[in-house]
Amino acid sequence: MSAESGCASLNMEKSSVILLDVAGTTTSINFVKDVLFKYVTDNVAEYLKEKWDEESVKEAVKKIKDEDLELEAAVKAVKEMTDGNTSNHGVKTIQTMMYEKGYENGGIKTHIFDEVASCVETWSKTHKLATYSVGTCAAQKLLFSHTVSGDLTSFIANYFDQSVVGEKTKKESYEKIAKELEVKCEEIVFVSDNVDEVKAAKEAGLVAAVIERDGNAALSDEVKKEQVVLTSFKDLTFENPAKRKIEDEPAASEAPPTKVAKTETAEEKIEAEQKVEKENVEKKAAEKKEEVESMEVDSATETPETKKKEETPAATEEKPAEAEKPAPKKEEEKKEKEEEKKKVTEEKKVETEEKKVEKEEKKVEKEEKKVETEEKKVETEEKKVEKEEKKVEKEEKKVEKEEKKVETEEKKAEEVEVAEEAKEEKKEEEEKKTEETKENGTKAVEVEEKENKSELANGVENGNVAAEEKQNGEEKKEEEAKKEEESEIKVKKLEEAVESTPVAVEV
Ligand SMILES: CSCCC(=O)C(=O)COP(=O)(O)O
Repeated sequence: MSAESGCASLNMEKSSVILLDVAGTTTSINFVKDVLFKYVTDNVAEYLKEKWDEESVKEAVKKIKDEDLELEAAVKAVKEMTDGNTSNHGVKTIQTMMYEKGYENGGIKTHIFDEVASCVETWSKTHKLATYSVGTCAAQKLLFSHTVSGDLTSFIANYFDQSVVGEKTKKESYEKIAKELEVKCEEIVFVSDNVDEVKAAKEAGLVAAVIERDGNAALSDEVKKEQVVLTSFKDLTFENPAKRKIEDEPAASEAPPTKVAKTETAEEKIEAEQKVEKENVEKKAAEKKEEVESMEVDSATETPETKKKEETPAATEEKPAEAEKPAPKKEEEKKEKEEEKKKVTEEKKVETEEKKVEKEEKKVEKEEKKVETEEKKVETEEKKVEKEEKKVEKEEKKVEKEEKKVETEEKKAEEVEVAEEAKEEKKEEEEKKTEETKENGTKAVEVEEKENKSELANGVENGNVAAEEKQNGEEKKEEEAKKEEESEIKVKKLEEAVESTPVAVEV
């Protein structure tokens, strides 16, 4: 106890339970703020974004303000309430979920004050240990299973948080804890850095002390005068702790933390003495056994009784020791106690192993669920992409069809144009022909007149020229008739082509 303490020392005669606050008592406040809370504020945006659709996250978010929050609003609330260390159950739950990730993947190790691990281990042999924090029970378990001195959870029997028993500054909360642990309030020794919590605990009848730790706000002189102030767990000494039931003992001794300092306590001394006594009893029993055996060998006749003894060596081993009772009764009792303790320890060991397996199974289950969710996500994405591709394909086909339609229409329009041109050509051709026929007729008359005139004047020679010209005119006529016929065929063909086209086209 602190020399500064102006108060009477703690009455721990009746103590059977030690209840500890966490931040500022077992663990530095700076660790909580600079490591745990910082981890939350740094990663909450990403964490909530990733887990937004998970039921547990949805539930926790709903508890923040008793309403559905948008992602951004939830991130903001968690950041603000973590920075301000607000005791909001929704936020505390999200913090816990995040701590799990931080401890497992981020390699976070809990700071604990130097003597905490060894004291907790020692106390757990004579007392039931429990912790009480604003942080959730799950967060406390995580915190104590990853300390710089190893896993301390095997020394802690119970965890309490505000969602379970109420506010830490209310006396009723401590009464509830006592009820829960089935002990009287005065059997509980409570240690906290928070004076209001200590006052509330004392009001409920607990034995309580304030602890001063590095990183905590300084205590006022008034507090130092009024309260028992500790500076280390070592200040608490339990000379005559109330006897705990053996079945209450946690499986602590089987898994001591790696860095726990070994100091020989009164308990350990008693244990060592008991061990020596046990060895003496065993030695004496072995001597007696030997004596009985030698007596049996000396016996000349084999009676049914001696035969029975040989057949049941276990029975013979115990019989002489029991029959003659060579060791004092006290020693026998101690031996029995030892045996019982061993048995309980074994049972606890099995229990711890089972819990470990259960934890592993849960972990595997969680991982499987994660993988399943991921697979579903990928599947959904693939389906989406497939749908998009189909849509694009459909669009492309549509465009292709449209292009073909336009092409066909253009072709038809072109054909109609050609037909029109041919028609026009034919018309021109006909007009030309009519003109030429006219011209040729006039020319023939002129030639005839000329012939008649020159027949007289020029005789046979001139007559030959006229005949030649006539022949030329006839040949030309024939040629034109042929051309006309060809043109007609061409026009007819084009008209037929236009008529056979199924789609009506407006030109
Ligand atoms: C034990 S969980 C991490 C610490 C935490 O969240 C907290 O609020 C600590 O409060 P305490 O009541 O232990 O001072």
